[in-house]
This record gives sequence, structure tokens and C-alpha cells, in this order.
Amino acid sequence: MLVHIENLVKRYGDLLALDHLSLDIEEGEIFGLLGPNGSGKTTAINCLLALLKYDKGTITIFGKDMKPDSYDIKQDIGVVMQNVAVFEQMSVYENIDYFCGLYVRDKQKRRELVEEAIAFTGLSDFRKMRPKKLSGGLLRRLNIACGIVHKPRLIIMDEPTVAVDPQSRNKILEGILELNRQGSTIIYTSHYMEEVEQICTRIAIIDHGRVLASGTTEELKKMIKTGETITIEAVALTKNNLADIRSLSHVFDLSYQDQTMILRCSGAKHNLIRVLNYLQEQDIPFGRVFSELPTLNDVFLEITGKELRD
Ligand SMILES: Nc1ncnc2c1ncn2[C@@H]1O[C@H](COP(=O)(O)OP(=O)(O)OP(=O)(O)O)[C@@H](O)[C@H]1O
Repeated sequence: MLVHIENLVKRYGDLLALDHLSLDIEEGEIFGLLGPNGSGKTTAINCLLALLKYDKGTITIFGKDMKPDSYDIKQDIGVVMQNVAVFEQMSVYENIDYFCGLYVRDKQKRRELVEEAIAFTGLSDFRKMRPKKLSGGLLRRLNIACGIVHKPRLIIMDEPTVAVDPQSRNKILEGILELNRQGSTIIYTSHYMEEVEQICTRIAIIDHGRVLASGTTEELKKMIKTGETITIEAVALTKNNLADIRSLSHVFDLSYQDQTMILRCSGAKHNLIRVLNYLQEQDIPFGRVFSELPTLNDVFLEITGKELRD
């Protein structure tokens, strides 16, 4: 196990920010920590990095206990925090080179690493610029380049795409996948479900400082009741029709508004066919029909009872 967190408890005064949080992360994973604002993601990361004292629990990284003076472990960790932390008086290149220099002495090796970091964060055209001249998205990319330039074994990214334009966001996500392909294990916190679904190999859903569920996207989707959501537009239905449809097997939720019916069904093969057969038997015309498999959003909604972006 690359990272092992067991029963972590962290209080800020009366507030229980981490409530016996446990996580295991294996080498090679892109592990997503998904939770709403205030759920404890940043606190967990800060404890993991031994930047924050915690009340109870165990943390091991690379098989060793993580302590504030575990410099051998820290050497092999790259951190990209929410707040951009770069030097205003240095150019893009100089900033990345400075951070690389904290880990790598050899000049030639450093040059290669800096060039690689510049290339894969797409900062080539901006290498001579000072941070002040960069857009928000480019600044974030610089922050990432500084955090990962030494190609650490473990990379921790805390919401690296918050308030970033789509082009930079895609660059960042591609970059994360590339770093992973090159051998880094990644812990990625976010409250953007699509991103987590797109890049993470495993996900833990956290809220109120606890892990509510964890697994691959597929495993998480199997944990919930919703197997399929069927939408049928432009369909005129009577109360009796709605009652009939509600009683079809596997249907557990039906909403009907503005001639659009949305059915939530548990996982079964013939949900759509059953509904369409009913409409045909009753000679009821209908417009567009679509069926969707559950998304992480459905998982989150069912597990926590709230939307992630509340
Ligand atoms: N230094 C602090 N002092 C007191 N309370 C804090 C402190 N830092 C965080 N908290 C509280 O602890 C809880 C967890 O916060 P944390 O920042 O870890 O959540 P998060 O999931 O990272 O949220 P966000 O997505 O907003 O960064 C929140 O209720 C927050 O208000």
C-alpha cells in the first residue's frame, strides 16, 4: 500500500473536521477524493502531509510513518495546493527551475525536467513571462509545473482546476494522466464529478469528514438503487396512465411535468421496452425518448442526499 490512513480524527475546537477517516491508496492509482465544500478534503491532505496536527489516527506513506520531519518521504511527494504559490519576481522558467532545484542538484538533469514540465503543462510560449502577466488558468498550470517537476512518486493535487478555463482544464487533466502513465500515483481532490469520473481509477466520496463510499466508478454506481433513468418527452398522460407506469416492475420513482416523464428504475434489462410497450398498447403517442445509465452525480445524490454543488 502506498498510502495508508486509518481512523484519522481532526478537530478544530468543537468542530469535528475528520471523523475516523480511513483510506488505502495503491501504487499506480489516480485516487479521487470527492466531496462538497467543507467536507474535509483539504484537512485530510494537510494531515497526510504532516502539515497539520491531528487528534488520533495513523498515516503511513511508502510503508513508513509520516511525521513532520519525514524529509525522506516528503522528497518523493509533489504537492499542488489550491492557492497558487509562486515567486512574482521570477519568470515561468525560473520558478519551475527553482522548485526543481529543491530536489535535483544536477544541472543537466534539472534542465531536462524543467523542459518536460513546461511541455506538458503547455507553458512553452510563456516561459519568459512573470506570473503577474499570466491568466488564471496559466498561473494554475505554472503552480502544477512547480509541484510536479521533480517527478515524485506520489502527487497530491487539491482542486487544481477550480476557476480554470476549459482549455487549461483539459491541459491539466491530460497532464495528470501523463504523469500517471509515467509512474506517479496521484491523489486528486475535487468537487467536479465529471473530472473525477474521467480520470480517477478509484474514488472515495467523503462528507462531514467521513468516507461514505469508495470504489471504482462502476462499483460506486452498483451501490445505488438507480440503474437507469428513462426520459420520455411530449407525452400526454392521464392519472391512470401514470399509476399504471408507476406500478411497472423496477420503476421506483416517476416525475411528470410539462408533458415530460422521467422514470428512475432499478437495474434491469427491459425497463425501456416495458414502458414503450405500455405506451403502444394504450395508443399513446410520444416524442423523444432517452435512457441514461447512472452518473456519479446520482451516486452522490443517493449516498449523501444532496447535490455536490450545493
Ligand atoms: N483552520 C481552521 N479552523 C477552523 N475550522 C476549519 C479550519 N480549516 C477548516 N475548517 C473547517 O473544517 C471543515 C473541513 O474543511 P476543509 O477545508 O478540510 O474542507 P474541504 O472539503 O477541503 O472544503 P473546500 O472544498 O471548500 O476546500 C469545514 O467545516 C471548515 O470550515
